[in-house]
Amino acid sequence: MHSLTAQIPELSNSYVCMKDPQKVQETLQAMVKAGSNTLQVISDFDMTLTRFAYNGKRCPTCHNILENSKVISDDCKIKLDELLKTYYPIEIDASRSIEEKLPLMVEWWTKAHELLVAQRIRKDLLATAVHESEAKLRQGHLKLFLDGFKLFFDHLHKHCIPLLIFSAGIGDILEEVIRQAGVFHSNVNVFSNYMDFDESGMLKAFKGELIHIYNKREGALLNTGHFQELRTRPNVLLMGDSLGDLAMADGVHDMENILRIGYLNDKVEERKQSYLDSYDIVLIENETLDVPNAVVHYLTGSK
Ligand SMILES: Nc1ccn([C@@H]2O[C@H](COP(=O)(O)O)[C@@H](O)[C@H]2O)c(=O)n1
Repeated sequence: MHSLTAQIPELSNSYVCMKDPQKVQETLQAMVKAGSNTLQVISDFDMTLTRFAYNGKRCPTCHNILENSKVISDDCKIKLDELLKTYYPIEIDASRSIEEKLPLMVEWWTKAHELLVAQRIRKDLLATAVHESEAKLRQGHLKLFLDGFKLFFDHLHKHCIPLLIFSAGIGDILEEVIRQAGVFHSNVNVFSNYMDFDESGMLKAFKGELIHIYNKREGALLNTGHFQELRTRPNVLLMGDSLGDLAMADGVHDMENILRIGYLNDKVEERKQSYLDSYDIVLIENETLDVPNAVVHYLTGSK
């Protein structure tokens, strides 16, 4: 443990928990030895790259950004909020199994997307909806511009490390958030739920297979081309906030090492043990990207 925190001091922060620090150290050493040209990063978006809360108030997910915006009628907002109040407690309920939650999550996403489609949302209004929203990418503890998300995205770009953002949110909104933040670099790919617009620019459906939090394995296996292109990068840094995010790397070819960093944002006591059993590093109620940034810097041999 001592030499691990000497190498990455951020891992000694009180919000960092590891079930097996020795394994974390061995994995990191193997990944450094293999070199950053064998590394790929796979990250969830909502509540992983974005903040969970700010000044005591929940931050919006991709869905919430749209739902809270002017493009949605008041009546529809009430219905979407009722869905959130019904299904989010199920999403984070530690007493239910994933098998039990899965059909209910499909129900949530399906009902919400049907309501959104009925709003006939205009594509050209999405940028304003994001601009006027309270979306917040995670910063560092110093809250400097070159801290947190900017450092994370820019550093991966500078070192030509592919970043796959794998989200059960809404791809069009997610892309707009990172574009407006100036970090939608050429090394970033996104798997998500994308909106389908008609020729007049009105939302008519969602494209392809639905991605919800518990079917990311299927989503990964549908995108074999992406992982085939990255077959020379068998070392993975995975970042998520739900147990469903662990499946995001299931499409990686001949994986050699994986380091999983998990944000535990809500229902901490009930879920802590299952996160410790599944993620190598668990960050408890922490809103920064300090640990992922420190790990990425360590893996790229940067100070
Ligand atoms: N109608 C909905 C459906 C889902 N959510 C939240 O979005 C999150 C999924 O996105 P990831 O980037 O984390 O994969 C999920 O945690 C749901 O809570 C929502 O807000 N509204």
